[in-house]
Amino acid sequence: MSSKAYPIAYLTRIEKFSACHRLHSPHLNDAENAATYGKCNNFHGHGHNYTVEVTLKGPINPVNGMVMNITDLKVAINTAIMSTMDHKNLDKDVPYFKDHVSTTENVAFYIWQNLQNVLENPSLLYEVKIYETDKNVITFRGEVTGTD
Ligand SMILES: Nc1nc2c(c(=O)[nH]1)N=C([C@H](O)[C@H](O)COP(=O)(O)OP(=O)(O)OP(=O)(O)O)CN2
Ligand SMILES: [Zn+2]
Repeated sequence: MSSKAYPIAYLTRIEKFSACHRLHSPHLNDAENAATYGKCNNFHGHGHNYTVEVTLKGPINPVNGMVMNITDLKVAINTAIMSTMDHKNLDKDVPYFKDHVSTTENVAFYIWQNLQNVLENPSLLYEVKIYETDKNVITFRGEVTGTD
């Protein structure tokens, strides 16, 4: 019996979207929210130009030479990210953020879940990285800890 080794590659697609939000937790009272989130708890909210990097990891298909066709990845990203979040108020327009604080950590996790739902082969998804600003960067790789 012979086994074949397929080279593994990482494929990254980068998109940008703009959205506004306010950091406010339903689990905290007004004073606790103000103390926790400071200016980001301002009632009127604020906006970001987010940059998101979606990375797939997988074998290079020996027939078509691809981990995944970027044309299809574009469609998945458009469905999972752009159509739901670009030029939106995250807290008001995206149902997930009605009961999850719209921190960039939660945005990364939300994007991960959305991509898993739309990718034909979700096991290829390796990393979601979001630049909320030039200085603030969140990475999620599907890792979880604990049971509760
Ligand atoms: N762990 C997290 N902390 C904070 C988040 C977050 O998503 N996760 N978000 C915010 C605010 O919403 C806001 O995005 C931070 O803005 P700001 O402090 O203005 O951004 P910079 O760090 O780039 O600005 P500087 O003024 O240059 O420090 C807060 N915390
Ligand atoms: Zn913010």
